[in-house]
Formats: sequence, C-alpha cells, structure tokens
Amino acid sequence: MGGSSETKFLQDLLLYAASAALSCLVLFAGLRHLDPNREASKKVLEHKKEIAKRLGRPLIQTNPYEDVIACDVINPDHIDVEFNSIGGLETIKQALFELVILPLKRPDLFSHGKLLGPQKGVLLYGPPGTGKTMLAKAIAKESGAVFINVRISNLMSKWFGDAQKLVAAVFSLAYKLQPAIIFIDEVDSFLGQRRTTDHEALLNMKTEFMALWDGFTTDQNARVMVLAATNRPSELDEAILRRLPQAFEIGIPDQRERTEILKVILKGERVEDNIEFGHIAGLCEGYTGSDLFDLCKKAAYFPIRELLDEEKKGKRSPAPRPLSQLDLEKAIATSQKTKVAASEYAGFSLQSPSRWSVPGDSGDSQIQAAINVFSKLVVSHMINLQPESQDP
Ligand SMILES: Nc1ncnc2c1ncn2[C@@H]1O[C@H](COP(=O)(O)OP(=O)(O)OP(=O)(O)O)[C@@H](O)[C@H]1O
Repeated sequence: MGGSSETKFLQDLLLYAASAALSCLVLFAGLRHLDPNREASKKVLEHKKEIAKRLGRPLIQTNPYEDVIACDVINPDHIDVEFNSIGGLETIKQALFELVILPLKRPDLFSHGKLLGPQKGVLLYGPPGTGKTMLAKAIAKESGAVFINVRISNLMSKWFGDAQKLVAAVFSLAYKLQPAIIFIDEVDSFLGQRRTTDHEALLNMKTEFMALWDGFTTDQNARVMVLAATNRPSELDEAILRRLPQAFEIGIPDQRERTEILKVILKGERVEDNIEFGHIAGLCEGYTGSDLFDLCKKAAYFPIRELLDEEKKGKRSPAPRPLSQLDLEKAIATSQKTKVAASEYAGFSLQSPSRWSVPGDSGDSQIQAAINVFSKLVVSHMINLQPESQDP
C-alpha cells in the first residue's frame, strides 16, 4: 500500500513538473511572439548588414535616424559617372580635383599647416541640365567617398517632427562613413533666404544644419564635404553663401564644349565614322548637356524606324544601321530645346560668393517670382497639415 502511494506521488510530481515546464515554454514562446520589437530589430539588423554590404563599409553602430538616411547613401563603386563621362568643363573639373577630390583622397597632404585645410563646402550653380548633379556624382566616384543625397522635401514630408533629428543623422552618418559627400540638390529650397512664411520646423532644420556644418568645418579629422547645387543662386541665404566660399558656375556650354559633350554622349554607341561633331555642335546654339543628350536619343530612333519600315516591306536586317550625321541634323530640325528653366536662370551672375547680381524686373521674372511665392505658400500650408510626429 505504502509503495503504491509513493509511486502515485512521484507520478503526480512528474506530471506537475511536466505541465509547469510546458506552461513556461508556452508563455516564453508567446511572449517572444508578442514582443513588438523582435521582428523590427531583426529587420533592422538585416537592413544594416545589407547597407554595410552596399556601402562597402564595415557594419557600424547606427541609430534609427541614421538608418533612414542610410537609404539615400550611394556606394562610390556603384556610381557610373566619372570625370571622363562629362564633356567640357575642363577648368572646373581641374579645380574640383584639387579642392575637393584630393583632400578627400589624400588627407595626409593637407594636414601640414592651416593654409591648405580641406574645403568643407562647394556650390555648383547654373541653369538646369548643365551637369551639376553629374559633377557631384563624379566627384564622389573619383574620391571614393560615399554620396549622401539629401532630399529635404522627402525628409520633411515623411518624417515631419523628427526632421531635425534626421538632419543631425545626416552629419553623424557621414562622419561614421567618411570620406563622405553630402549632396544637397536645389539647395535654395532648403537653405534659401528666410521668409516670414517659413514653417518653424524648416527654420529649426536650417539652424541645426548650419550648426552641425560649422562643427565639421572646424574638425580637421572630418573628411566630410557639403556639395550644394542650385539653379537659383540669388535665392540663397547670405549665411549659406559664407559657408560655401568656393562657387562654380556651370553655364550653358559654348560650341567647343558642345562638341566635347556630343563626343562623350555618343562614345561607345554605334555611329558612322564621318560625323562632324563640330558642325552638329554649331547647329545647337543654346543647348545644354541635357538637351544634347535628348537630341541624340531622338536621333537614335531614326535607324530603328527605318528598320521597322523595311521589315514591313518584307526585308529583314539583323540590326539597325549606325547613327548618321543626317539623323542628328533631322533631330535638330524637329527639336524644341527645353530652355524655359534656362531663361529663368539667365540674368543671375556671381561676382563673388557673397555678391549676387539680381535680374532686371522684367515681366517674366515678376511672374516667376509670384509663382515661387505661391508655391512656397502652398508647401508651407501642406506642412501645416502634416501629422505631428512619426517615429522612424
Ligand atoms: N557636360 C555634360 N557632359 C555629358 N552629359 C551631360 C553634361 N551635362 C549634362 N549632361 C546630360 O544631361 C543629364 C542631366 O544632367 P544633370 O542632372 O547633371 O544636370 P543638372 O545641372 O544637375 O540639372 P538640374 O539643375 O535640373 O538638376 C545628364 O544625365 C547627362 O546625360
């Protein structure tokens, strides 16, 4: 009798122990499943590994704001633009090589004395389509610097409320990934002259940006450079111009430069040997690099159309014929240059970084100014409609 009650007790004990262990397991699994951060942290780690791989830099500690910015970072090895892909602009390319590329690539040469401290800010200004973005990318490529393409409107619309922290993240991430280039396209829309209509969040972002930028300017170990581009240099704040002491005008190319651009665009394409590039460039007065690129694309359709016409007549060819001079001339005859934005830019000229000439008060520029003010009012109104804060 005593033996059977002992066995029963042991059986019960085992049963209790087993069910307690099972309950713990279920509870633990349930809690793990319910943990809201588990999936998120797993994703973040995967994302960070992916970014490190993409950037060609070792895995670094980053905060959630830096992770947001990391999505806009480009590994220099993945950039397909180099100085050779840019036609003309020889003097500017040479100056940028010495001022920007060399200090990022060979900081050792600039660490002896204060005379040759690395540039911390360069402005590229000029009409749309003249190659400013191309130049910025080529600089990153040639200097092996990561390229952080800061899209302020994106930050403002997506992360309103946290935008200031994201601005800080731009600089801290650049520092961690250095050498780095922070590229701000259309800088006037972010760091333009302060207006009474500016939203407080935008003003705070500007102040934060400038303070952080100043910090980098005095830090001799920072291999971080701000490259800014604009079509409207006269709209920039004086305070910004002071921080961009080196400014380069990327203007409308002349005939010699247009010849070089055409050669660069058509390099590696199937073209006839006898194209007179100088002659074609002469027919393209006022064209920007972007206009020339569009022109070549348009001309490249003629051989394809011809091939399709031949096919309709039952004649088969293995490939379209090479592009000819006549194709380019025909494309010029039917092309309309997109000179609208270029004419808007015309009239601005930079004497010195802090001295700008303002366009005459033509009817056109007044209408444009009115459009600018109106669009800024709309944007500022839209900002007011944004929800308060969203966590990245
Ligand atoms: N100097 C150039 N050499 C070769 N291609 C050029 C040149 N300039 C412009 N292009 C062509 O025009 C396209 C647009 O140039 P890019 O975006 O650099 O101009 P942008 O000055 O930055 O214009 P935006 O002010 O509108 O941003 C390039 O992708 C390239 O195909």
